[in-house]
Amino acid sequence: MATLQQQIIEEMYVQPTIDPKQEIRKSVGFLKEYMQKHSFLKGYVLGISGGQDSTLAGKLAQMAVHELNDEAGEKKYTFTAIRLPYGVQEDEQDCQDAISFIEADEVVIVDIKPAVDQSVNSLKEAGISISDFIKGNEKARERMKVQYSVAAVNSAVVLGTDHAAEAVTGFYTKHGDGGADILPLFRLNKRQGKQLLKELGCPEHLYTKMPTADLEEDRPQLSDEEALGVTYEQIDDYLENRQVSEEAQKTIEKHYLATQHKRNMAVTLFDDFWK
Ligand SMILES: NC(=O)c1ccc[n+]([C@@H]2O[C@H](COP(=O)([O-])OP(=O)(O)OC[C@H]3O[C@@H](n4cnc5c(N)ncnc54)[C@H](O)[C@@H]3O)[C@@H](O)[C@H]2O)c1
Ligand SMILES: Nc1ncnc2c1ncn2[C@@H]1O[C@H](COP(=O)(O)O)[C@@H](O)[C@H]1O
Ligand SMILES: O=P(O)(O)OP(=O)(O)O
Ligand SMILES: [Mg+2]
Repeated sequence: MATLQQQIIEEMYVQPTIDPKQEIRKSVGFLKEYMQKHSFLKGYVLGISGGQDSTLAGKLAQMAVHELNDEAGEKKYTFTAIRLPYGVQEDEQDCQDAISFIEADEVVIVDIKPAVDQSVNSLKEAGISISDFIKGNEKARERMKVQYSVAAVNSAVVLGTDHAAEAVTGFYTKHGDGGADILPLFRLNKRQGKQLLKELGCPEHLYTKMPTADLEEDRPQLSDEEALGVTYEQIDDYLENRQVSEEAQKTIEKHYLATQHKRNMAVTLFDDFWK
């Protein structure tokens, strides 16, 4: 009988070691093939936050689009980088550095603050006051909504940056950053994503920076690791089938079990994963 750790590794498709060059080709090939299989599609869109994961997914998508256009001999496809600050973003320079590294075809900027603040006010008028934490999830859902609007206008699809180390802990907003069409990083853990960025010549500060969702105003720049109570080193080790401390294992598995609903379609009478 496989242990829960082994079952999770299988579900997340994580390999204990990777060849970064090969993994880059796998993701780029996947993104190209998906475009070619759907003749009405003209590109990809992705929110660029200045963090590791969107830098990597954006670069891979832009590479796929370049190769497709070169092969077609015309500018048929576009990658659109979307800046989605809530007002002014503290690490805006990193976002600009990421966009320069990606060499994005097109950049769209949408400030999500007016829409999120209006939503908070409308709820308040209806007698519902939301916490700073819930408002944080509204920011992630507003970003999802904007990306779908841009995608619809561009005949494009929305990329997501979910990877194995986020997927295992369910560390994303349901129907927020968890809402996407294509996940080119799924199967990689956090340190493997860094390996790919290094191979691609990414500026070091973009893949060594502290991962944050930065959704909460009461706790700005809260690190994922503090929020999760476990480090990415520990999550990555766990996903590579290494032994981690009993405490880390318990924390990871607790997050995994509590977030099963996020990795499944909406629950029906015929589902039993939750029982
Ligand atoms: N770094 C990142 O990638 C990132 C990004 C965004 C959010 N986050 C973090 O992710 C977390 C998101 O918060 P959350 O998970 O509380 O909010 P969420 O909105 O993602 O999920 C909670 C919602 O899921 C539904 N739900 C909960 N349990 C369920 C169950 N057993 N069955 C069916 N549906 C169920 C309910 O509608 C509930 O309101 C936060 O910790 C946030 O900081 C991380
Ligand atoms: N501020 C942001 N601008 C654009 N896109 C963003 C921003 N914050 C988050 N995103 C998108 O959401 C995913 C998930 O971010 P986490 O840091 O993992 O929460 C990110 O990759 C961007 O695509
Ligand atoms: O998703 P991103 O790009 O914001 O990366 P990180 O999760 O490291 O903040
Ligand atoms: Mg981030």
